[in-house]
Amino acid sequence: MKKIISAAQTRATDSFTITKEGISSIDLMERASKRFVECFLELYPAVSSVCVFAGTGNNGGDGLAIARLLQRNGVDAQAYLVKYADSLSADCKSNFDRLDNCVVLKEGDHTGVNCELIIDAIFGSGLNRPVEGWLADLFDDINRSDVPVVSVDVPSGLFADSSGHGAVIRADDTITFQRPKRSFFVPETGRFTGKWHCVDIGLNEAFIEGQESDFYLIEASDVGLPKREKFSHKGNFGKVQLLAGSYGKMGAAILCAKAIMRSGAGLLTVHIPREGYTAMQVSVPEAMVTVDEGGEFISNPVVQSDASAICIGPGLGVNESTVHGLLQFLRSVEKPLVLDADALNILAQNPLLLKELPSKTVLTPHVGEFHRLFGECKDGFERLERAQQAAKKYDLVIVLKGAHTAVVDSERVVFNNTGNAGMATGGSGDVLAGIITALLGQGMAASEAALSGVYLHGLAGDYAAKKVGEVSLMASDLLESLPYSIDNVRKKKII
Ligand SMILES: NC(=O)C1=CN([C@@H]2O[C@H](COP(=O)(O)OP(=O)(O)OC[C@H]3O[C@@H](n4cnc5c(N)ncnc54)[C@H](O)[C@@H]3O)[C@@H](O)[C@H]2O)[C@@H](O)CC1
Ligand SMILES: Nc1ncnc2c1ncn2[C@@H]1O[C@H](COP(=O)(O)OP(=O)(O)O)[C@@H](O)[C@H]1O
Ligand SMILES: [K+]
Repeated sequence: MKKIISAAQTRATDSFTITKEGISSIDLMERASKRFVECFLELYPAVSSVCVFAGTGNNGGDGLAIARLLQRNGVDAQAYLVKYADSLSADCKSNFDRLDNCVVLKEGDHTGVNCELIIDAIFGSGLNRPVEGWLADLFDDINRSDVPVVSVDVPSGLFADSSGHGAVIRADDTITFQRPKRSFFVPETGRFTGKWHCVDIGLNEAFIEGQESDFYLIEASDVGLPKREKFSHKGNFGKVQLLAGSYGKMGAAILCAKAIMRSGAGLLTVHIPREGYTAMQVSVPEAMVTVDEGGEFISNPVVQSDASAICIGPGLGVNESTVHGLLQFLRSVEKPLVLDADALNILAQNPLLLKELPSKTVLTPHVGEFHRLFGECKDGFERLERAQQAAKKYDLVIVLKGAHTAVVDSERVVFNNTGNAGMATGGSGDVLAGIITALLGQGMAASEAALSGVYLHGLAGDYAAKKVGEVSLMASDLLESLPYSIDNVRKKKII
């Protein structure tokens, strides 16, 4: 797990590395620029001409060094110094002096972009006010050019730690140094980075990990999976209960049930409305079924006394009898629990129940469900703050779903970086709820099950997207890729 630090902490890390490791800041800049170029040439191996827009700070210094290094690699790299300040930072000046033919752009100057790709090194993590005026016009020109834009460290104009911004470069790729920045994980700001890639520039890792921060990034090595011993039997892998489905939404229950079985659960019993019986038995013969007295909706959910984990919610509906039954159920349950979809909507209508939930209950809301539960938030940063408060107050694990799902518990916020936009499709969330419940049922702690589940689910999505593409990806494809995702993580073979 890697700590995500603020811009100020990054500056402190730069200074610490410079002092502790006896490397000069200009050499550190050169190293960062080299790492950028290596990553860049892997992404765009065939590129022959680029325009580099460099500012007058250290981000600009990187840009000018990058232009020089690309020229050495045979790329026709034309640098433009965007002179928003009269003087250049010392390291920017050194790199300016080392470069021939750098065009200086000032207010009022125009440039027609005539290259295959733009590198944006105008502002980095030193941005201290929103970008406006002639710089905003320049950003607009860059954003409207029809060539790819690759940003250095941060898309220019984007703050590393907060959401208010002026003009911002809209990058196709961002090659960022040492750690992704906090704003990359939040929808309002993360949309500017395109795909981000993090390169190691050799900043002092121990210093970074020693900084105060609640934010982390999950890595493959953090994913825990229960061991399958040679003489193990199904009783060793948990008894999971799933309460799900209603007329017209049995698919959610089936997807979730399949995900539970695919994630290693020993035994699964699903509790569903009577009319879903045949569909469930035919689709998931591995699962045992108990039928509710309600034909189209669950009205009498009963806790399975020997269950090791329970999931309730996928496709449940919000019929009055279901609401009544669920409230009774939640008041009596004392098991490791995952609440998803309509269970969250019902909970939102009855918020007093939040403090009666078993400790470490896992809630898996998407943004809409989160707002219903805990109130509207002005942006993703406020949402994370609210999630942290709720996780602490009610002792919950909140899986706030999105492009970078955040697993929030009373101690930290852990972001996920697997998955893709192909997963924005009905049923993906049901699969996630199933994976987390299966891991919980096999004895994993709630936060660990949530983290591992989110990572494996996203990785399954990435494998599925390679096979069928993001557009065609359906939730069933996640179920087909899940075995490879689990197996590769187990064998430490992430591809
Ligand atoms: N040793 C280091 O410090 C390293 C820094 N690196 C690079 O340095 C960058 C940070 O450099 P800096 O701290 O110089 O910051 P920037 O290069 O982002 O520039 C900040 C400068 O822009 C001005 N400014 C900020 N917002 C403005 C606005 N809206 N309009 C006009 N002017 C504005 C500031 O007053 C300051 O002079 C990182 O993003 C990274 O690219 C890398 O070279 C790695 C090593
Ligand atoms: N743009 C995206 N990038 C990565 N993952 C995504 C994206 N959009 C959605 N997902 C993932 O897909 C799942 C969608 O869940 P949810 O909205 O509950 O869907 P449903 O209710 O249809 O099952 C979540 O795990 C979410 O993180
Ligand atoms: K930049």
